Amino acid sequence: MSSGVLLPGSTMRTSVDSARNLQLVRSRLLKGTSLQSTILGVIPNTPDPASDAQDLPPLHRIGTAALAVQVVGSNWPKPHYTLLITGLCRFQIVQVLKEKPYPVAEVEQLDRLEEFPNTCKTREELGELSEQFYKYAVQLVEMLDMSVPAVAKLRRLLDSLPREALPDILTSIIRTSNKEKLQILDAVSLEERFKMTIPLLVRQIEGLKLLQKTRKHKQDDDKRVIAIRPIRRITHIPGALEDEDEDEDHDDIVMLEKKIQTSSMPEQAHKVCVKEIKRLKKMPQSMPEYALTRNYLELMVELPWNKSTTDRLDIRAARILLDNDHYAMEKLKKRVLEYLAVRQLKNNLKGPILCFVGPPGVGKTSVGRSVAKTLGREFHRIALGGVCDQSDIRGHRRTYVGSMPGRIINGLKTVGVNNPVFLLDEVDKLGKSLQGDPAAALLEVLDPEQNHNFTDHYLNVAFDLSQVLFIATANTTATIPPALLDRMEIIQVPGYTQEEKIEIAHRHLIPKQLEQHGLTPQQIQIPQVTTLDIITRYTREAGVRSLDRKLGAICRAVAVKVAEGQHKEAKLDHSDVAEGEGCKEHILEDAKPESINDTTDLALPPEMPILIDFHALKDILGPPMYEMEVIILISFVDTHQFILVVASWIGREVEPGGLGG
Ligand SMILES: Nc1ncnc2c1ncn2[C@@H]1O[C@H](COP(=O)(O)OP(=O)(O)OP(=O)(O)O)[C@@H](O)[C@H]1O
Repeated sequence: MSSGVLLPGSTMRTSVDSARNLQLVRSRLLKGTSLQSTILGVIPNTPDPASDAQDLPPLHRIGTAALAVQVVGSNWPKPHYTLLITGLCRFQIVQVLKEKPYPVAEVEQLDRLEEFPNTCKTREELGELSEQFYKYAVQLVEMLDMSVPAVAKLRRLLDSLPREALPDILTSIIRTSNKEKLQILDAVSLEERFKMTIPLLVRQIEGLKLLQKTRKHKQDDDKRVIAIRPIRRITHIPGALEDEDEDEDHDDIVMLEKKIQTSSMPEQAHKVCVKEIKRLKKMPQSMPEYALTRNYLELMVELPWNKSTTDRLDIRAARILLDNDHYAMEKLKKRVLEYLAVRQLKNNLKGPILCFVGPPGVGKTSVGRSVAKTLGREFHRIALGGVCDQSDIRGHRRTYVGSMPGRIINGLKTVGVNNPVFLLDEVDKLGKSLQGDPAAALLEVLDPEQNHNFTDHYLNVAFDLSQVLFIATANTTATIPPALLDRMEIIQVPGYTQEEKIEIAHRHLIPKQLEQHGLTPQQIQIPQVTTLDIITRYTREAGVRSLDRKLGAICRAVAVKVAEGQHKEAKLDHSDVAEGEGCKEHILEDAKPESINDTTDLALPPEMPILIDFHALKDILGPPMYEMEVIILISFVDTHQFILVVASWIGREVEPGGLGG
């Protein structure tokens, strides 16, 4: 046999696949009446690649006579037999009788187990050796787990078997190399065999001792960690940080589980959460998926599945509120009131989605906010400008690294109710990319027939959006995808006339700016004519956003002067400017103590409003836009003299270097 060494008293499984051995098995083992009728000679050999497979390889001098206990044949991957063989005793080859079809040899039995061989020096000496061997053998077996039946049986065998059989049996059981086994096989003298196997037993015992020692250390360490934990919790020593984190995490998970149980989420979502929390509990915290699952569950319990505000819809109140908040925009306000009236009568939301289309700053967003206010609903603005990935709307799948829910679900989480007013701002600026068409995702959101079952990829369960009131805004309908346009009712919001802008400024923008800057109407006076100056000379827009910004800049400048307490109260009239007299003492010039005295002498009220006139405007906002236009015109004319004339007319210095430009 080419692998392993069979020793007397032991059993091993060996595979037979050489032509010679196959022949032997077929003609002797499989044809005989019983397996026991054939005694095999098992001789270890190391295959020699140089020798011809046809020739009998050089045989080891000593072998083991054996009985086949079981023979199993198979044709895959090639024909072979697997024999279960038990070693009986040693033999040595006297003479090979024939080699084919299988080798037959004349052998001499070497082990005579019934009596001590003559080779031993004295019976006593062997008795001592065998006693020593027996002690080591017992020590070794008792170090093993006696609850294992095979170990218990081995322990019994140590007492019941003749001592002479033990070296072979134990050598085949303990961890030994084939070379060591071969040496034991060759040790025909019993004394030699005892002497050779004792070191093997000792080695095994030492190995086991070492193993047990390391195991014990580990167990002690574990026990110490368990013992230390409660102490750490009480004393709060710095090293306890990690453990406390773990405990806190555990508490959080328990809290999360409670929240899931008490949450009013739909059954399907509840099932998913229960499944996920079970997974979370089994997961080690170091796993990246742990944080992902936890974030997911936290979002699930936070979402307003069933939480909503009660609508308080009163058309008359709505009209007053809209009128109070917005000047002009009659058409838009009328349509919004109609929409709200229908909602009041019909009490459902399956109406059209309103889309306000108009230039920037005409109050589209602000009307949306007013609608939410009239209904007593939460308001949330979703800016869609530049969105070109559909996962912005519908979220990423959780398998995606850094996955997040989409803007709709995020918005719901922010407002904390399921019936807010969502303002989809700038639907005309939606983009398209390889990551999908966000407009297509919006279609599902806006379709009243589908949106009660809206599934965000991150949540992976349906959320009912049917209670959400969507209002869209756009600057133009030209770039709104047709399918989306089809789902919305377009309401045009035109730009304002100058008169409307003046009214808006005085009714809404100036009071708002004053409030924002902590000013009172007593501290600043902006005549309508100045507002007209701002509109005509400083802004060029259909809406009022720029006008609002300029008013903000004026309020900031006045706030500084008021805070410094340096303003000089003096009433200046726009008519002065118009007449070209200018103002001798500019209101925003540095204050001179005497001028304050002058004021007192004039018996003016101690708090005079700072008047914003054209000159004050120039100081705060810089030159009006038309001045710049004149300069551009001049650059075409390219007359040096003309530039100087115009520059002096508008009261500005001319930089020599700037003339060419
Ligand atoms: N008719 C109005 N009455 C009162 N305030 C107005 C009116 N129109 C616009 N405003 C004010 O102008 C500012 C800008 O308006 P808003 O942001 O609503 O413009 P918008 O049309 O939504 O612009 P965009 O298209 O750039 O989003 C807001 O402060 C708003 O209150």
